Amino acid sequence: MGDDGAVEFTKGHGTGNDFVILPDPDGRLELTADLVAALCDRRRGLGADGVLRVVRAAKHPEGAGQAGEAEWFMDYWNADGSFAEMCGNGARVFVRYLTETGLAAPTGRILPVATRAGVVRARVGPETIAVEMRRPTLTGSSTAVLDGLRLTGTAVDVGNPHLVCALPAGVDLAALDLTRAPEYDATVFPSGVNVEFSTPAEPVGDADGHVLMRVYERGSAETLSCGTGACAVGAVALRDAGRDTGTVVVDVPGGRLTVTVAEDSCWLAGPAVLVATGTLTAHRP
Ligand SMILES: N[C@@H](CCC[C@H](N)C(=O)O)C(=O)O
Repeated sequence: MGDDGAVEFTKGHGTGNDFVILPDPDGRLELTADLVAALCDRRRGLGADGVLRVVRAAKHPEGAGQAGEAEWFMDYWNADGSFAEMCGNGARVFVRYLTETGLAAPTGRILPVATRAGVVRARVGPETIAVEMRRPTLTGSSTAVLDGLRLTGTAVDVGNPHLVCALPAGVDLAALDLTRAPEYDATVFPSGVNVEFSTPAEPVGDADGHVLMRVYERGSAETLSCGTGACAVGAVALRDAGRDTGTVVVDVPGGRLTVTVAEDSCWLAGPAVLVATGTLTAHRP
């Protein structure tokens, strides 16, 4: 935020999962749920799946404890103004912003970022940014109902909650109507859940798996991509193949993500792009 109160923004995306990025190094911006929802409105605002506030970890109450490990805190908000613990594509776009603007330079090509789900580490390439997050934990099974179709899925914790529903034979992923939220079991997911729908695809390269995925995100509705969702889908695909670790290519409507599940972590890789910069003229809701 400038001394005159003007708020600058950058718009960016990772495989079509798009974000309004608000630089606020010293944590002076009064970001509210209403302002986030107004910015993310695709008719009356800038339009986005979420907001990434770029704030020094030391200057944010939820980042201060991580300030010794990471200079910057990713303050992520969903499009409806709710918070989420983690956003995989957001982290990749956040790092693109830090490096393009010169706010941070990777040391030995690795850049740590503080998030509500702890510190993640990014590896920066010219097109691809890979981020190392926690290893997904498969916590049990639950069900979702979409358009009268009851699907059994696997609950996965990637820092934020996911329900991965592999589609039964004969159900076409592309034909699912995701204009309305799937129903889920609120006793299993009291804080809501991101629901992924997946189907296997032809082998690609030397990857251990290849799946197609669509997602209905908590707080943002259907998006073109979800990084943590891809990690959840990758972990379930590996489990179903009898593997504990490996690499899964996850194709989403917005492009291709590569998920590598290791013993203790999970790497999410894909493109991250900044597309525009400007100044908010009506930022008071
Ligand atoms: N699109 C994100 C996930 C954003 C948060 C999610 N909607 C939630 O509420 O948990 C990603 O790339 O991981």
